[in-house]
Amino acid sequence: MSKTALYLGLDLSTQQLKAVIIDDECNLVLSIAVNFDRDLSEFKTNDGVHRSENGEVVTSPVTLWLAAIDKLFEQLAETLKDDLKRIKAISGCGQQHGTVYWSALAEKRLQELRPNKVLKTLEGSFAREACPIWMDSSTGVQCDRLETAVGGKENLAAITGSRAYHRFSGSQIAKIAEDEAEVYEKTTKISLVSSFVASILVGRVVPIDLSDGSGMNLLNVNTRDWDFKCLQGCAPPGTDGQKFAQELSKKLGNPVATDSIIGSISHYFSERYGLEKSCSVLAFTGDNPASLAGLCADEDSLVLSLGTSDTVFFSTPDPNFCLDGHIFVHPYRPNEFMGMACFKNGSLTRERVRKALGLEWDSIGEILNKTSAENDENLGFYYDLNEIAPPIKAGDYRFNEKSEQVNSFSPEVEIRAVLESQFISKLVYARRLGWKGNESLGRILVTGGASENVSLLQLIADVFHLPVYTISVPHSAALGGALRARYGSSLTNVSSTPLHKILRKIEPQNVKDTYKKMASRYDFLEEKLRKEHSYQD
Ligand SMILES: Nc1ncnc2c1ncn2[C@@H]1O[C@H](COP(=O)(O)OP(=O)(O)O)[C@@H](O)[C@H]1O
Ligand SMILES: O=C(CO)[C@@H](O)[C@H](O)COP(=O)(O)O
Repeated sequence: MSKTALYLGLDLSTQQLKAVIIDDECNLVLSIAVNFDRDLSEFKTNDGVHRSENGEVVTSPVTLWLAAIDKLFEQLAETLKDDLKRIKAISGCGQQHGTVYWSALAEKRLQELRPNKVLKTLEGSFAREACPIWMDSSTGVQCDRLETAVGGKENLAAITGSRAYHRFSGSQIAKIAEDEAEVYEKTTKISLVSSFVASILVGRVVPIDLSDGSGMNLLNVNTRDWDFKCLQGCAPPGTDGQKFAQELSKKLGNPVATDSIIGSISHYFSERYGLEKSCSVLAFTGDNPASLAGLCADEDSLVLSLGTSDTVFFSTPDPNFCLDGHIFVHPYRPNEFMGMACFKNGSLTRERVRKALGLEWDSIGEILNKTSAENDENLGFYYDLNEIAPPIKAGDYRFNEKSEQVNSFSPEVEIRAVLESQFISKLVYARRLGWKGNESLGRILVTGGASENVSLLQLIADVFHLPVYTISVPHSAALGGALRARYGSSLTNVSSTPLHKILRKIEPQNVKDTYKKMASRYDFLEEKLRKEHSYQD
C-alpha cells in the first residue's frame, strides 16, 4: 500500500452501509460494506427496512444505523490498523429523503459520548426510533396540502424542483407533526440520513446540504434557501402556519453548500478507532448526487443506478421543471442542476421475477438469447409496490402484440419483458426531464448492485443505442464521497477527473429503430395505465 494520504467515502443506503477508501492518486485502497439484514440481524429488517402490514409505512431503526457505523469502523480499524491514521478527510452520502428526529438531549449526548461506549448508547437522543425512509408512501394527505399551499403541483415543482412526492421529507415531517404531536414537540433538530451520518462523525448536529435538501419539497432550488410557503404548507390543519414555519426552519437549520467542510472527526472516533483528530469531514449528500460525483459524469453522460431503487440522472445547466421527475441543486457545479427520476421497483422486482422463474442471474444471458429485441411486441409493467415513475398502483400489467392485457407470458418472454420495460422507462423519463443525449457524444454510466450483470448492461446499451460503461469500483456513491473528500472544497475539480478506472465498455447492437418504436409504444401503454390504475404520488 502506498503511503500517501487516504480519503474515506461512506454511503448509508437502503440495505447496507458501504465504505470506499482511495489514496492521493484516486487509486482504490479498500471497499467494504455492512449488510443490515445479514450482519445486524437482531434488528429484524427485511431488505434493510420495516414495512407496515399494508406496505405503506416504511421505516428503518435509527439504532440499526448507529450499530452499522460502529461495525463498519471496527472492520476498517481491523483491516487498516495504523493506516487508519492516514485518512485525511471523510465525506459521503445516504439514501435520499429519509428523516431523523433528534431530541433536546442529542447535542449533550453527542459531546459526552465516551470512546469506551458504543454509538447505540445514543439511543435516548432521538424523539423517534423509527425513521421514515424513501419507500414510504403513507403521506398522500400531506402531499395534497403542500401542493395546495403553493398554488398547485406545477408551482411546487417550479419552486422546489419536484411536485409533492410521498417520500419527500416535507410531507413526511408534516405527517409526524400532525399524527404524533408529542414526538414533533420533542424534536429539536431534523436531519436527513446524509446529514445524520455526518453529525455522528463530527459529534454535533450538522446542517443539511443543498443537493440532498432538494429532495424535501421544502428548499427553493433557485434561491437555495428554505421556502417559507412550503414550510407553512407542512403545518397541521388548524395550527398557526407562520409559527410552524419559523419553528420548522429552526429544526432544519440553515442549509449549506454540498462542498462545505463541516468540521473534524469527533473525539469518539479518534479515541476509539485511531483516526487522527485533524481528519476533516465534508458535508454528506444524497446517494444519487454522490454517484454523479463518483462517476465524474460530464454533460454527455446519463447515469443509471440499479440499486434497491433504480434512478436515472444527469447534470444540466438548464433545468426542465416538470411533473415527471426531480431537479436537484447540483452537488459540485455551482449554479447548475441535476435532473433525476426514481423508480421504486428496481432490483427487488427484478429479483422477484427471476426467482419466480427459478433462474440464476448467471444464466439470464442464455434465456435472453431465446427471444429478441422488442420481445415479439410483448411489453410488461412490473410493480411490486406502488410505482413512483409512473404513479401506477402495484401489480403486473402485461400486454401482447395487439396491446391487449394478458395474465401471463412464457418464462423467456417474461424475463425480457421485465428488463426491457424497466430500461425503456429510464430512456423515456430521461427525455421527459430534458436529457438531450446525443448519439455521437452520449454515453451511459451504469452503477449499483445490478451493474455487474453484463447481460443487463448489453440490453441497456441496445435500448439507449449508446455505449455503456461501468467502473471498477462497485459502490459509486461511496466513491463519490471519497472523491469529494479528496478534492476538499474545490469540488469543481471532480468534473475534470477522468472516469474512474473503466471496468467495461459495451457497445450497442444495431436495434436502434426497434427500441425507438418500442419507446413510443411504452408511452402509449403507460398513458393507458395512468388512466386506469394511477394513484397519487
Ligand atoms: N448479478 C446481479 N444481477 C442483477 N442484480 C444484482 C446482481 N447482483 C446484485 N444485484 C442486485 O443489487 C441489489 C443491491 O444493489 P445496491 O446498489 O447494493 O443497493 P443499495 O445501494 O440500495 O443498498 C440487490 O437487491 C440485488 O438484487
Ligand atoms: O428515493 C430515492 C431517490 O429519490 C432513492 O434512490 C433513495 O436514494 C434510495 O437509494 P438506494 O438505497 O436504492 O441506492
